[in-house]
Amino acid sequence: MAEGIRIDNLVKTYGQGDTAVHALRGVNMSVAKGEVVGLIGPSGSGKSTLLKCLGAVIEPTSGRMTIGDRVIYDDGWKVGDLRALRRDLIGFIFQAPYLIPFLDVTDNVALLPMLAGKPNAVARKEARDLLEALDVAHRAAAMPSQLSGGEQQRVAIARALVNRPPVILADEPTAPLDGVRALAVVDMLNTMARQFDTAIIIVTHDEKIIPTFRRLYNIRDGVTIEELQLEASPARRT
Ligand SMILES: Nc1ncnc2c1ncn2[C@@H]1O[C@H](COP(=O)(O)OP(=O)(O)OP(=O)(O)O)[C@@H](O)[C@H]1O
Repeated sequence: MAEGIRIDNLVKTYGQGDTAVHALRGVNMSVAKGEVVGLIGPSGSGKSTLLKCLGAVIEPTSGRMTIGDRVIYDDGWKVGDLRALRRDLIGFIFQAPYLIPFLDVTDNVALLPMLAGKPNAVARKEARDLLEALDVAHRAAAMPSQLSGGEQQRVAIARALVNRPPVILADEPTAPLDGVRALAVVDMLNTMARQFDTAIIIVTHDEKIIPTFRRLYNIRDGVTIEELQLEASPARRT
């Protein structure tokens, strides 16, 4: 499978000298297009730091990151406009859906393509198509406060996908959901990954969903270890 995102020997050190914290000590990771992988590890192991580096929220100290064929970081950013990088190449899903309370469901999803310059009607059509794919189109005109937690998270997934980013970073996306809804969200992310050829990384502590990943990266003290789960839950097809 073609590579979606690749990380080579990524290092992140906070601070300097005696007080330096070596949060990432040479992380290697790759996720194919259409693949969903889990990223697990104990508290303080470097998961958030890795996600923030990947999402171009903080600058790594050294190493290399590639999205598709594009080198985005090689001992320094290789793209001039990090905001455009985040908007066009990376979708974010968080633990809480963070929907905009005064926009309806359609406009919550359509906002990003509108900001990227698409005509409103085109952006809304793209939003509605995705809401359809995520089985939440019947709530398209509702306000976020009128949705259940699972529905809000599906809208957040639609929003992350709407600009068709090659990479999606999901930080504890199932934490507030019960078992059935959590598995439904993972199932949906798998379907979307395949449908849109997206590489998805899910950071999680959620014991309910960990068995569904065929491939996991376990981060310990700033270094990742790849684990294969041959017995991954077949119903979820990860
Ligand atoms: N801004 C910062 N300045 C200094 N040290 C930091 C900073 N952010 C994180 N760290 C340190 O880097 C290490 C990795 O932290 P990180 O937040 O990436 O871990 P984590 O695996 O996401 O933890 P958790 O599961 O508790 O959120 C920790 O030792 C943490 O204290």
